[in-house]
Amino acid sequence: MTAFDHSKYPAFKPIAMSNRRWPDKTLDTAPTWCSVDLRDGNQALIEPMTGRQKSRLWDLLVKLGFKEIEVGFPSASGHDFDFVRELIDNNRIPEDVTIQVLTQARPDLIEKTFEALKGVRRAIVHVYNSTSTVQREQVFGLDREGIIDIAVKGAKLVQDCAARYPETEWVFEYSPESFTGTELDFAVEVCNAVTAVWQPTPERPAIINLPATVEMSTPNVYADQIEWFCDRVERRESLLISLHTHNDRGCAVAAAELGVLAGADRVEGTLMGNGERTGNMDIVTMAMNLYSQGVDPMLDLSNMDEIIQTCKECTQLPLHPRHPYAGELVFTAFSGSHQDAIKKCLARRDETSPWEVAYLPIDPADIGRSYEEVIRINSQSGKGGIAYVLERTHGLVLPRWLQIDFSRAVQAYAEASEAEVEPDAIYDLFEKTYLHDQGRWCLGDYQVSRADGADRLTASLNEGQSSHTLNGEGSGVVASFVDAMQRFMGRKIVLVEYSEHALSQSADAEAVCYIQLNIEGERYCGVGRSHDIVQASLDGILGAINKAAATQAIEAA
Ligand SMILES: CC(=O)SCCNC(=O)CCNC(=O)[C@H](O)C(C)(C)COP(=O)(O)OP(=O)(O)OC[C@H]1O[C@@H](n2cnc3c(N)ncnc32)[C@H](O)[C@@H]1OP(=O)(O)O
Ligand SMILES: CC(C)C(=O)C(=O)O
Ligand SMILES: [Mg+2]
Repeated sequence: MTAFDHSKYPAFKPIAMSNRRWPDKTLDTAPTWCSVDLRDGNQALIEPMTGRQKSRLWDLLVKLGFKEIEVGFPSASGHDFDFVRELIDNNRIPEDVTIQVLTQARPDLIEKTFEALKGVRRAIVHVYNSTSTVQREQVFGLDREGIIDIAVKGAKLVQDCAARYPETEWVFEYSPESFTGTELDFAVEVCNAVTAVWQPTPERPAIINLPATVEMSTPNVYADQIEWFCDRVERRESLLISLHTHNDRGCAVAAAELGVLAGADRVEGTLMGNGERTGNMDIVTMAMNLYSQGVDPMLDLSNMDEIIQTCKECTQLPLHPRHPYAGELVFTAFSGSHQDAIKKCLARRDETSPWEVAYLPIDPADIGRSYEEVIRINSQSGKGGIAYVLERTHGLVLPRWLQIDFSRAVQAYAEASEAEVEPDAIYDLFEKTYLHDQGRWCLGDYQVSRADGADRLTASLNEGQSSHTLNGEGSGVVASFVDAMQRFMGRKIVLVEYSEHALSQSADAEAVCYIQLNIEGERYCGVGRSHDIVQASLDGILGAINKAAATQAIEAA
């Protein structure tokens, strides 16, 4: 047996329940959010936030629309105490925002907590004690009665202290900490004992917060625990059931979502999921999940970069590039087939219709992200993505056959460089491949005349120091030039594809012309760009011919 011995870990027991109702529900409204960034998030940091950082994060939380914010554990440290005072004394709490503070169920800490809150208009006092089997037996050395006694004494003292400050509108919150490791009947019993003290009413409800202090099971089991609890707890109509999940198994958001289906009214969490160990439930992700399903998340997350920047500066923690919704790479496709699908969906998109773009669960623009970052190019990319970048950055709308031709050049470049190919590098490669091609021949002066329904072209063609005179005729300048080159080279040239567009709307707009020729059974592409469309066409044709000349042995006829 190796040290990697799974038999060391007993499986979490499922909840004996039949007729569970939550699986048939859907999430159609946002819960009441409570940010615990300034408390749970803060207590997990290598360096707890300074007053200035807390203040900055507070301003952001208010701006995003949080109405309940846990601002600290004022009996724990001078910093936390002072921050609460700073908010109250400087009138920094908007009318519609309620601050929340945490305390253990210990008399001195509760007294100090109320001291910190003196003069506040409205506040949530959040008191907790651990109720789980492990904590009872190993940390507190108490039986169930002993744990209920701590909770009830704490609840009474909270109530007594509140009575000393009648000018404040008090809301009480109780957490049976480590709820998910607590026998459910006991969790109900201890919460009933607390609310028997507080006597909440539907008009003045108490908050019962049911934490997955450590995530111990699959999220469906957490939902079962919440539904089981809600069905049995006394005074349910006078309680707001709150969730507080942690992310030890990576499912904190899923657990909170299922917990809301199971009957919870409120969710505590942090921005980007900072918090103890693997973090708290990430409110940004859960709120954006609601948003992506057409539900108003009741938070304004439209300036995601500001949220990221502020969180980084306050927590000193980086954001993973693949963090849901917020990470630097989450709206970026490198792989060819994804790029192709995104490009096609975006091109067909009608702004008035619901969002339906393959591989993009939401419109990046909704959270201040630009379309530039949606498609990025490396050796895994394909023609669709490359064309998308050229169109967005330089206005070049490459026809499909040219996309195929050019993607070979980009692929070779990407493989050689073993790195991402930036948009400017793609454009440089395009110019080098088609526009600044130092080919064998270059076009000098030309004249076109029309007589008897046919166009005739005379041109001079430079080759090094020498010059040739060309003559051709056909229907239009393009056909006449192809004819002239055919006669000059003694090769069969067929114009296979022709496409053109203006590069901008301005009066002196440049035109770009894309050409594909078949020369002796082989296809060659060329591009011309000029203020004059005829010049652009002739340059495009000559570009394709020069490509043929580079690969086929051609002598002037
Ligand atoms: C899951 C959570 O996130 S809970 C919140 C956790 N957050 C924090 O702990 C951050 C802030 N805490 C602190 O700064 C400190 O712990 C303080 C100031 C609150 C208390 O500090 P201290 O009294 O020095 O020590 P400590 O926290 O170790 O106290 C443990 C004692 O409190 C008891 N205790 C712990 N939690 C609780 C509680 N919720 N209610 C009542 N008693 C409690 C323990 O049984 C232990 O008792 P003992 O001294 O008789 O053995
Ligand atoms: C204090 C409680 C709610 C907590 O943070 C937890 O249990 O995770
Ligand atoms: Mg917590």
